[in-house]
Amino acid sequence: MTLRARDLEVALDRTPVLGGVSIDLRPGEILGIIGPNGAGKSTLLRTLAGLLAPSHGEVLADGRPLRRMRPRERAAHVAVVTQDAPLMSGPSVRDLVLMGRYAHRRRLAPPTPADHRAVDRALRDAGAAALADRPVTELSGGERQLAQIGRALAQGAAHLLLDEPTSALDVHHRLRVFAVLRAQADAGTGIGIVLHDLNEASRHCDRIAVVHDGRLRAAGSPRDVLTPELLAEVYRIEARVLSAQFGYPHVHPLGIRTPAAGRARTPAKGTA
Ligand SMILES: Nc1ncnc2c1ncn2[C@@H]1O[C@H](COP(=O)(O)OP(=O)(O)OP(=O)(O)O)[C@@H](O)[C@H]1O
Repeated sequence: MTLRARDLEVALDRTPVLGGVSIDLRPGEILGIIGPNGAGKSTLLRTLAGLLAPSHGEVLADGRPLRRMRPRERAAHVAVVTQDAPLMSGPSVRDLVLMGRYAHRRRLAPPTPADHRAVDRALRDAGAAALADRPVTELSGGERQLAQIGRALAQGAAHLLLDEPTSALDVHHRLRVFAVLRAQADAGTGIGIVLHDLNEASRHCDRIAVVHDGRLRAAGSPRDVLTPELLAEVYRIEARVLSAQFGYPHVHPLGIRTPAAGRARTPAKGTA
């Protein structure tokens, strides 16, 4: 099942934010979405998830417009972790993860043993098992991310869309989350993930889509996309890309390019 975005145009408060974006999220792949601040990555992810309505174009899941599906049906196609998921006071992490089972449950019916098993597995996979009985409002930023990832995993949707899901995580939990995402992809899930860390994208993603000024600037393998030329154009940095010793293109930023000179300027030691 492919999630297919066709010629998307999206405006927020009447401001055009995305234009002419077409991209497929294929089963079994991890697609990284990168680009500078304000480029439109979150807007693209939210549109792919059916949370935002494009003013032109459409998102098709299994060949059918996602926006026309009922919430329960959409939830079987797409699970999403946004950056600003609201937290209700009261529920525990286990309750939050159980919400991910919405699409599988009959209305008002109590959770089944299968729901509880799925919740336990999702808590474990997300590295959130020890948090299960904690109120979500008392969690640290990283713990909240783990809980939200658990909720999305419990949903068991065909596509998983995540917006900077590891931004507050330590290196252990980052590696763990990427290992779980890889296992999910190997089982056939299509995974789209917004990332700022170019080396994380390079190492863990099969393809990378580069969003720049509301347009899809490039999409392809990390090797094809993460070139010094493209990084210079999109991020206005000078970078070296090393491959041999890492097994994936490793981006080493050297400095920023100043508009006037177009040359790298390495910040002096001791400055931010
Ligand atoms: N409600 C809104 N009304 C108008 N413009 C908005 C609104 N929300 C976001 N934008 C603008 O849309 C553009 C794209 O925002 P988006 O959050 O998709 O960027 P992003 O690539 O995810 O950025 P970041 O890396 O900083 O999270 C930005 O210029 C942002 O200022």
